[in-house]
Amino acid sequence: MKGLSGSGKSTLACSLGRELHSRGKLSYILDGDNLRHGLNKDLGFKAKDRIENICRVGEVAKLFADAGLIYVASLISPYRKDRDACRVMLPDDNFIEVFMNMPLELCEKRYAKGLYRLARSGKIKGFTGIDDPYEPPLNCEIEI
Ligand SMILES: Nc1ncnc2c1ncn2[C@@H]1O[C@H](COP(=O)(O)OS(=O)(=O)O)[C@@H](OP(=O)(O)O)[C@H]1O
Ligand SMILES: Nc1ncnc2c1ncn2[C@@H]1O[C@H](COP(=O)(O)OP(=O)(O)O)[C@@H](O)[C@H]1O
Repeated sequence: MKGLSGSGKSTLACSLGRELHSRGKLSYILDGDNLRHGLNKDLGFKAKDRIENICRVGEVAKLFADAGLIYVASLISPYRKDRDACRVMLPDDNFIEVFMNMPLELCEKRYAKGLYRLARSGKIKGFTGIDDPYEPPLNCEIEI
C-alpha cells in the first residue's frame, strides 16, 4: 500500500491482514510508521533516509516472501525510483503495488495525528504532500 498520510494505508493493510488470517494464510504487516520505532528508528524523512527506509523494508519483505509468508507493506513510499527498485528485488508474482489515490484535502481531513496542521504552519519541514513530493505510480496493479 502506498499513498499519502491519511490515505487509508494502515486501515486497508489491517483489513487485508484480518481477511488473510481468516483464510488460514500466514501474513505480516510491515507498516512504515511502526517500523520507524524499531528497525528503522535511526532514519528521518530526508530523501536519503526515506530511500534507505524503503530499501530496508524491501529487503525484509524479500525474507518474508522467501519464508513463504504473505507480507503487506504499508508505507508512504513517495519516490517512484525506490518503489521500482523493490519491484525488481521481489519476484513478479510477489509484488502487487496498491496505490491509495486519495485527494490531499481528504487525507488532511481524516488524518488524526495532527501532522498536516504542523506542516501547514511550518513547524514540520518536508512533510509529504505539503512541502515534499509524492510521485504517483505509473504501473501499479491496483489503484484505489
Ligand atoms: N516529514 C514527514 N513526512 C511524511 N511522514 C512523516 C513525516 N514526519 C513524520 N511522519 C510520519 O511518518 C509516517 C510515514 O512513515 P513512512 O516510513 O511510511 O514514510 S516513507 O515511506 O519513508 O516516506 C507517517 O505516518 P502514516 O503515513 O500515517 O503511516 C507520519 O505519521
Ligand atoms: N475507506 C475509508 N473511509 C473513511 N475513512 C477511512 C477509510 N480508510 C481509512 N479511514 C480513516 O482515515 C484515517 C486515516 O487512515 P489510516 O489508515 O491511518 O491512513 P494512513 O495509514 O495512510 O496514514 C483514519 O482515521 C481511518 O479510520
